[in-house]
Amino acid sequence: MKQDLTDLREKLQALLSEQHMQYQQGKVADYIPALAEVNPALMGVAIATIDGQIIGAGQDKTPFSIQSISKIFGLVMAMNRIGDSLWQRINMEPSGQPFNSIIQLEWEKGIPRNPMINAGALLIADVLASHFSSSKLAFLSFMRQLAGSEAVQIDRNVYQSELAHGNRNAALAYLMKSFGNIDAEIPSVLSHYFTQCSVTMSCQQLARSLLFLANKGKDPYTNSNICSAKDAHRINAILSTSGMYDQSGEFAFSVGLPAKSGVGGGVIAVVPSFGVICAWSPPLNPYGNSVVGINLITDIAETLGLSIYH
Ligand SMILES: NC(=O)CC[C@H](N)C(=O)O
Repeated sequence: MKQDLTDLREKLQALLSEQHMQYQQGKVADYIPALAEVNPALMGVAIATIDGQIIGAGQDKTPFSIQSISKIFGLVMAMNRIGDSLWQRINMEPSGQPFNSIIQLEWEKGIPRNPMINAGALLIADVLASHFSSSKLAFLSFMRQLAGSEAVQIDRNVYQSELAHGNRNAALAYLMKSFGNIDAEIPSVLSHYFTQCSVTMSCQQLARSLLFLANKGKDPYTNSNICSAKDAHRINAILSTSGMYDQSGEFAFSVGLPAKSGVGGGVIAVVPSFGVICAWSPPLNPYGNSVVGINLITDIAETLGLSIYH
């Protein structure tokens, strides 16, 4: 699907204006205190297409904390590194629980339901910390490669804040270790996880960096294979069923795109064979998903008829 996106820029601007006051319906995450310092009224949106176009509106070039959107990139690195053996340690089922829930993890003997909840992302962080000599540097350079920019940074303030308020994530990691499903020492697992959550990127950078998921695993800018076509399919499937946590069913029902949110207020949605949408607005709904981010992606998907279930 090749189309001229010039008209779309105005449409994005109009959709953003409609959302102008809607951020007040949500609440900025404050369980990580550094995230509460962000201006709640900021918002941006960008669409990157696999034919190399990027358009955006609002604060689409302002970096924000990618938080759980980083779980996608960690998963790609782990799949590439250890292959299908990964799926003996982690499942691919929706959890139906909040993103940081611990209750299911004990029933299910330390095997996380999927890589998009915190337990799953900590398991992935263990794989990376155990298989890379410096997993944090490897993660950052992967992000820079995908974004096509050395400007991608880690926000030290957010990192320290997560570390200082990371008791629940520590509990998840220790519980998995008690079941023998974590190899590395817990502090290095947490340090990797908080580092990847603390990466800051803009809507434009995030949309571009995920194009490989819309393009059968291949980065259209460099033509390099970021993952296999089979793994791109699998990741899109996991995003469809688990990317929006316990709102994933509703999101599939109303929007119909593989998607992922983060508590920094970012939401990305993959449109296979077309491109990637990224919307950002910090205030969250009770599921931990950006209120305006979801509204914008819903409107764009409807306007352009992008659902994968058509
Ligand atoms: N949903 C999220 O974005 C959660 C990520 C956050 N760093 C946490 O561990 O709680």
